[in-house]
Amino acid sequence: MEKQRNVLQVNGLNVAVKSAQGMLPLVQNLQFELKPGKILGLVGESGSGKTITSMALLQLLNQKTMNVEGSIQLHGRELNGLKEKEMRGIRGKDIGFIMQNPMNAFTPVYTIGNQFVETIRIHTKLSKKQAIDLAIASLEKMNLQEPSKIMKMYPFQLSGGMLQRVMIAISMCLRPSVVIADEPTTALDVTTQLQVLRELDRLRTECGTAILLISHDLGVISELADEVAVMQKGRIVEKADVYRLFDHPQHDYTKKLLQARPVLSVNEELSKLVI
Ligand SMILES: Nc1ncnc2c1ncn2[C@@H]1O[C@H](COP(=O)(O)OP(=O)(O)OP(=O)(O)O)[C@@H](O)[C@H]1O
Repeated sequence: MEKQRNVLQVNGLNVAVKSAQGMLPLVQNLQFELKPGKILGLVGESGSGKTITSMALLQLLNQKTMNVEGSIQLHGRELNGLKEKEMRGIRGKDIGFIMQNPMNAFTPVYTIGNQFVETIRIHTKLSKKQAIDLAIASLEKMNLQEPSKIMKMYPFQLSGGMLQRVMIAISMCLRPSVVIADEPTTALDVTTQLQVLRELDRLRTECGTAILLISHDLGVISELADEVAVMQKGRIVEKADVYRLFDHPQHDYTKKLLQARPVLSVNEELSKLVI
């Protein structure tokens, strides 16, 4: 019963990379699920396997050098082993993703409008005019002023924060059932961070999107996540409801992570300023 309600169900996920010493495990035996309208926070120190996990879910790892085993079910449909052509239909439409560095997500030689409209039209039967209208409406929802002007601009003409919001607008406009957000605020200045996080929160509430939020900022995780999974050396060592995890961490590694965090995170400080 509970399983049916999960948007994404991951079981026994293993990722290994080819090396001179043979296959080297990067991620081992992961099991987690994403529920509609809920945020699962994925935390862990640098190199613990968070990005590899998100890339494995999106089937974006290089198949020649990496081996992905296990089950990744989206609404009960197995993604692991799907052909690239089928995955292309799923990425962006059913699973949106927001990457660490927004500049890398755009092609420098095309305008924002071009890239936005093309993404919409690849996945829908909308006319060009309808796609432009949808793109503009989505940019407006991200609190971006003068969206028609932004559509005509090139990526380098926008600040990192604006580009990040454009990327979120693109990833959310087709109302995907899952969004994978890998350090969505890392590249942003403090003022834009909270705005972007609020938008993510608003959109999951409005669209019922299930979100995997990867962040090293425990302040961000404590504010947004419903559940938290802690990764260490490629394994999930603890997974719990956000309150339980922060108040009663069980695993020594989780305790260390919590002890190492600054007393006030950037976002908590910012919340105070905003109030
Ligand atoms: N293409 C690759 N080939 C070989 N090893 C890789 C590759 N990409 C990542 N790794 C290794 O996999 C491990 C997990 O990396 P990953 O990027 O997932 O960590 P992370 O938790 O996302 O770290 P960060 O918080 O710094 O982004 C690391 O040991 C990393 O060196």
